[in-house]
Amino acid sequence: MTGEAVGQVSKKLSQLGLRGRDGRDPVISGLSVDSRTVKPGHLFAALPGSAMHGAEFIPYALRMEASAVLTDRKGAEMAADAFRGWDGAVIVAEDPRAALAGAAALWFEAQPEHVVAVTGTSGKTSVATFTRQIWQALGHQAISLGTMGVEGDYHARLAHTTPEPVTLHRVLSEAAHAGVSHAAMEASSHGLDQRRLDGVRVEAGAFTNFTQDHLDYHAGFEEYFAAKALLFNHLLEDGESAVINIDSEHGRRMVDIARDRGLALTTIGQNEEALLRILGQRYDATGQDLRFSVMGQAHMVRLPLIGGFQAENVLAAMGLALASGDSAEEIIAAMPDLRTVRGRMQLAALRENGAAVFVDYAHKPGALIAALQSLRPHVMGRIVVVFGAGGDRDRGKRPLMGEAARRYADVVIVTDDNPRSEDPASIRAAIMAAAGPEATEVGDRAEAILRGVDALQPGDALLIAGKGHETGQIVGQDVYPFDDAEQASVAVAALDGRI
Ligand SMILES: CC(=O)N[C@H]1[C@@H](OP(=O)(O)OP(=O)(O)OC[C@H]2O[C@@H](n3ccc(=O)[nH]c3=O)[C@H](O)[C@@H]2O)O[C@H](CO)[C@@H](O)[C@@H]1O[C@H](C)C(=O)N[C@@H](C)C(=O)N[C@H](CCC(=O)O)C(=O)O
Ligand SMILES: Nc1ncnc2c1ncn2[C@@H]1O[C@H](COP(=O)(O)OP(=O)(O)OP(=O)(O)O)[C@@H](O)[C@H]1O
Ligand SMILES: N[C@H](CCC[C@H](N)C(=O)O)C(=O)O
Repeated sequence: MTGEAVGQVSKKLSQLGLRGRDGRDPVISGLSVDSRTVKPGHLFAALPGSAMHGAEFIPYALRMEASAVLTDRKGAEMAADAFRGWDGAVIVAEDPRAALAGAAALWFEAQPEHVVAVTGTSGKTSVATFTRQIWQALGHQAISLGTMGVEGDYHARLAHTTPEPVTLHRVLSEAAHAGVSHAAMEASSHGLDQRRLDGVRVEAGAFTNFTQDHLDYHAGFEEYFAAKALLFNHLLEDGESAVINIDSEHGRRMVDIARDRGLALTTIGQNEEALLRILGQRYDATGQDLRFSVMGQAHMVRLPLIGGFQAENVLAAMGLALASGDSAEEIIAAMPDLRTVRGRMQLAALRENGAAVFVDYAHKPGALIAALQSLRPHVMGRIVVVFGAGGDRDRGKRPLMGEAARRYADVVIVTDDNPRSEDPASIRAAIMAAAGPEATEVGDRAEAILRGVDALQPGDALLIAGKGHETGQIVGQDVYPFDDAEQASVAVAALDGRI
């Protein structure tokens, strides 16, 4: 960090009304949102959290020689004793999360020239990845950023779908310095609610759909929706672009929000008013043919993707690529080369009798319904499903997922999916209560997969849902190596006599 840049950060913080409360300008050597990462000269953001207030760690941050602390009024009061006699700067902000994001944007400065963001309950990773694949096919240096980490022309691991602002702005800046011009990122509801994306210069936002998830975090459906709406009414500025799936009532509500905000709208979906409109889909064992229209003009493409909803994701990606300045013709030419995200309706194994095994990341009711319903037209026989529900997560999802499996699959096997600190048997019981009398409970996930594969007759398909790309099973504090796709291959090989 140069002296000039330090000055800029200090100046901007003071412009935001964030001057040290005793008039001192903070001179900063880095930013930390966690006391454990504070180094001499850092600004430590002591944020109010769900479990505790970060201000509890201010004394530790001062011992680590932080030169400034950004917090709220309560945090400043909590740390009053620690600040006495300390010669650093205390910055008190009404919304310290937003202030931290603004500071991180200034600190790291560089961002790819084109940044777009996707929100919605399901489809964020797929849309961000398809957008990045389209850009790369068109010759741009591009990344996608979210649950899978940073992928494309720059790679990094991420702990969150939408990282906290210090990590996010660092990664965007590193990617820009590495020559990346285009970035498609996921905007999770937690990320939007906690202002993690503030300061990112987003030129277009997409909304996919809205079903139940994260009600352990958001107070209710309205609050969850309001968090997603922040992409359109808070992050995007006048005249920028919104790409919205209008097949649901929530999508149409989002259109009103985007209109009020003065955004340029691209609507997508089956709805006849959609600018990018799905006209028809024909499915087979390896993918689908999609007929769609772009502002009234019809096109046909072959998509090597399983699942009807993938067409919505592809059109959302198209809307974002259009908003970033690419031509419809070139985008359409790139579509047949799109590849599914790992663990999203991924063909993991084939039995000798032709039955297919798919691995999918549906870990919430809406996604499970979409995955099962959309698999149906690709499958001539029965659909077998193996799934569970995560521990320490929204408990309301469990019976809904059981009900979804009962309604949309032919054979249901309930198993474990990251029980974390909870009793796995009680999670399974909550699902089983709604999964119907025919459902089978098999706690051990490898055995459940083996049983699912064993049940497959010619023309059947197995959907292993919930873990997608994950490579571990979290039980208590331990993470055991576990990969659904790998287990599927092992089970097929064992049952077909290849091992
Ligand atoms: C519920 C939630 O989102 N929590 C996030 C939030 O933590 P919090 O404020 O509630 O944390 P807290 O534990 O109460 O601690 C308060 C503060 O003290 C600080 N602290 C804490 C301990 C310490 O020793 N020193 C210290 O400074 C923490 O950094 C925090 O700022 O702010 C922290 C810092 O920005 C995040 O790391 C943390 O993410 C936690 C780990 C998390 O798991 N979040 C998940 C649920 C999440 O964000 N998921 C979304 C969505 C995924 C999806 O769509 O499925 C995502 O974008 O990944
Ligand atoms: N457009 C869609 N409509 C409904 N369900 C979808 C859609 N796209 C994906 N899904 C389902 O959701 C799962 C997760 O997809 P994806 O990772 O793209 O979404 P996400 O929003 O990033 O999810 P998460 O928040 O869980 O990371 C898929 O495996 C599939 O089951
Ligand atoms: N980002 C999501 C992923 C859930 C995946 C599922 N396998 C589970 O553990 O519930 C979460 O942490 O809630």
